[in-house]
Amino acid sequence: MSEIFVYEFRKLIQCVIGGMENESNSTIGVRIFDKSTGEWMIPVVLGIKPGPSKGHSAVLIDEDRILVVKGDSASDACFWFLEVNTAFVREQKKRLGTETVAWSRGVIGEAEKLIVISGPSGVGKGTLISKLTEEFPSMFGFSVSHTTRAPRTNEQNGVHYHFTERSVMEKDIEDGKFLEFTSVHGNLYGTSVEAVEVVVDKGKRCILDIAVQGARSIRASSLEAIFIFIRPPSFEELEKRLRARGTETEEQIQKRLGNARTELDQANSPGLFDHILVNDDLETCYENLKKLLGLNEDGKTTTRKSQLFDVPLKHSILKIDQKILIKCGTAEGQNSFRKMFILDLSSMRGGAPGRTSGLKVYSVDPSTNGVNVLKTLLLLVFMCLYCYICFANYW
Ligand SMILES: Nc1ncnc2c1ncn2[C@@H]1O[C@H](COP(=O)(O)OP(=O)(O)OP(=O)(O)O)[C@@H](O)[C@H]1O
Ligand SMILES: Nc1nc2c(ncn2[C@@H]2O[C@H](COP(=O)(O)O)[C@@H](O)[C@H]2O)c(=O)[nH]1
Repeated sequence: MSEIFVYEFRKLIQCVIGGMENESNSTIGVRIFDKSTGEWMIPVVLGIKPGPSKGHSAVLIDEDRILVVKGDSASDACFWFLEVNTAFVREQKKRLGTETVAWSRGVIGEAEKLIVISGPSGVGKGTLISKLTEEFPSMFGFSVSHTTRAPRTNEQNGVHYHFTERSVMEKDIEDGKFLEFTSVHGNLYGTSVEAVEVVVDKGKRCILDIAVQGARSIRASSLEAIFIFIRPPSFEELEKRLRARGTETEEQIQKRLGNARTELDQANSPGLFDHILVNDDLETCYENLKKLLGLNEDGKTTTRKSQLFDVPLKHSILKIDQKILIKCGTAEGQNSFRKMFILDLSSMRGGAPGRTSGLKVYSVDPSTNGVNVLKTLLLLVFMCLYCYICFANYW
């Protein structure tokens, strides 16, 4: 390992992070030293890790997490939080029975909320989502779930679902690879951390088509999402659509209709869904969906992108209260600090298993700072002179 950073948590463990050498690039490795047993451990590392880099810096943020700044990266990929003792990590540690840490990527400004769509089988969720991703391919992306059910004739692996063996999916759930999972209609369904990251990394808003139980899990997590429930105009119409689709056996249809009654009851659970849409006429429902997602007439959302800047390979960081001073360049000679940024963490939110959003960045121009110091000094000299003249005249 090179560039090693050591931090102590709860006076019990030391977390050591550093670059694991791999030719010119290195990936960030994590080790835990248990002070009570005197043993080193390789923890379970959850979440998507920062990619390889030529260098990084780190600083302890609080008793729960470490901030890692990746050098030679743009602002949307340079801030990473290694959570060592957050509520999420403690919960996962208890579940797995071993030392656990989790990565969460930092987002400047507001992270785009996930869009969670639930509703009974056959109500038209998939149809509405396809319309949205086809009309706005660069704006929305579909989270491809894992399932243990068999593919339908028109379904492609990796496009509609990741079709998986139950034993493999159970192991992946055990390893903390899923944001949520549910047993639905006799099969396992789940959203992996990666399925959401793949969409978000393309700069798109991620849409999840998941059962009500899955929506509950997301609601209970630190992930920020907008929750939409789709209702049929009547139970008879739902049954008609499910039969007309012709993808299920009679036994499966009965099972899905039975579950539909429970899901329709749960739609009104207080605080679960933000919006309920009735899918009677498809076009009307689609227009209403677009409206509540903030899509203007011209198809543009009102959300704005955060500004971009680069953190160079050579930089240093310093924590002052809730602010991190990032000095770009080195202190010596020609490459003296050319640029400084303040990373403000006072409004940060979220964290693993999602992203840490609400970060603010201000640029500080060192040359302007010099001018400001000079101005202040001149003002002080003038004030002293003025006082001296006043006193001289008075006496
Ligand atoms: N408003 C509508 N009016 C009539 N038919 C519709 C409407 N919306 C969708 N459908 C049809 O209903 C059937 C079920 O739709 P879809 O497969 O999108 O449902 P779903 O909610 O995604 O179901 P599942 O949860 O089982 O995946 C499809 O054949 C679709 O073409
Ligand atoms: N909790 C989750 N539920 C999911 C997920 N992916 C799909 N689903 C729900 O399953 C049913 C049945 O789907 P089908 O494709 O077999 O008709 C449907 O209500 C989906 O919303 C998931 O990742 N997690």
